[in-house]
Amino acid sequence: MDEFVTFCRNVFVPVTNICRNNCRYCTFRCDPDDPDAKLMKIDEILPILEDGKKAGCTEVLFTFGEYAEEVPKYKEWLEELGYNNTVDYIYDLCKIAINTGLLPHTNAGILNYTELEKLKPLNASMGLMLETTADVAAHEGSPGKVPSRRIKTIRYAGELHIPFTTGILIGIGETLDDRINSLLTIAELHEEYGHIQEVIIQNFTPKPDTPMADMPSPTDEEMIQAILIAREILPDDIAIQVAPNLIDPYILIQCGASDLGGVSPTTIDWINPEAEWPSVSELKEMVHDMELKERLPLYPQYIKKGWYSDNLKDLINGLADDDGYRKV
Ligand SMILES: O=c1nc2n(C[C@H](O)[C@H](O)[C@H](O)CO)c3cc(O)ccc3cc-2c(=O)[nH]1
Ligand SMILES: C[C@H]1O[C@@H](n2cnc3c(N)ncnc32)[C@H](O)[C@@H]1O
Ligand code: MET
Ligand code: SF4
Repeated sequence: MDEFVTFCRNVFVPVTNICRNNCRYCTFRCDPDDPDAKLMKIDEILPILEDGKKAGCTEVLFTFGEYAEEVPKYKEWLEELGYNNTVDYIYDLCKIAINTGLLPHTNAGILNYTELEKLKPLNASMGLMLETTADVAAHEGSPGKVPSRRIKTIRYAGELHIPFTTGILIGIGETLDDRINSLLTIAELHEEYGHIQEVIIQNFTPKPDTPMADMPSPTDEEMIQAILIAREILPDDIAIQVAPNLIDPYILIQCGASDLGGVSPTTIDWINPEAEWPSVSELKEMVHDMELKERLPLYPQYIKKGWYSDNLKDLINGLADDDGYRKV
């Protein structure tokens, strides 16, 4: 067990919920004619960034449905904003975020090499959940959740030296063997490229009005087992993250989890909107006798290795202490 537990102060910006996929557990995605469907404009995003900066955040999490361009109405919305493709828009949003004083972490679903290459210089880290290497019914309507496609994106990120967050979803119809196989796959990718900073072990939480509304969440025993296996399989330099708004982290920390992910003082968790963020003082209580330490969206070892571009240099130098954690 580590002697401390980390977390990151962030703001969550759900840039678009239009998505070509249809994951059966997801309530983030919207059909284009749903009243909640959206593509956020810069005018709407800027105040969120500024509020986050004022509240002491270091990270902006930009989240997207995957390849929304495949949805015709979205193309029109994007063109109204003056863009032909999402990656160009993400690029500009990241620049604005950096000017506000926040470090971008983008999770836009699968991306190809060229797209990642364009975004790398403006992101402190990027993310994509592997979810699982198994073919599960939950992903039948989601071409972007084909395991080989996800693995490809994570591999490209490695080739490009992008500090990377990935993870697995527990309880979407995968077996114990599938969990082991997924973790072995992540470990192999890291052994090849050294870019995986953290692996999220995310417990599926059933949402009303989804095809999986009546499926159970994983049991505590399954989550404990998943963390123990992950700690066994993953190299020591990869942190294991659990979400403190979805599960009580304390026992999981005893089993090898060491990170509580991004928590936000000013925004909700748009993927799990029913699950409120604990405050930092609540996080301290949750970890009991352990020390709680604030990190940036890129882990200290990647600051030391210089895996960030000149665009982020001043910001990282201003935010990080000598050990690469958040300066106090
Ligand atoms: O608020 C959330 N943050 C999520 N995050 C954000 C994450 O906690 C932090 O952005 C990273 O730890 C970087 O600091 C994700 C990031 C990824 O790259 C991939 C998946 C997730 C999943 C979630 C999530 O469900 N809810
Ligand atoms: C950003 C990440 O959020 C996760 N995600 C999406 N829907 C749910 C849910 N119902 N429960 C838990 N995690 C979910 C997926 O793993 C996705 O990749
Ligand atoms: N749509 C992307 C994915 O599932 C980003 C997170 S889910 C809102 O990978
Ligand atoms: S989890 Fe991501 S990819 Fe799947 S439907 Fe939701 S937004 Fe789309």
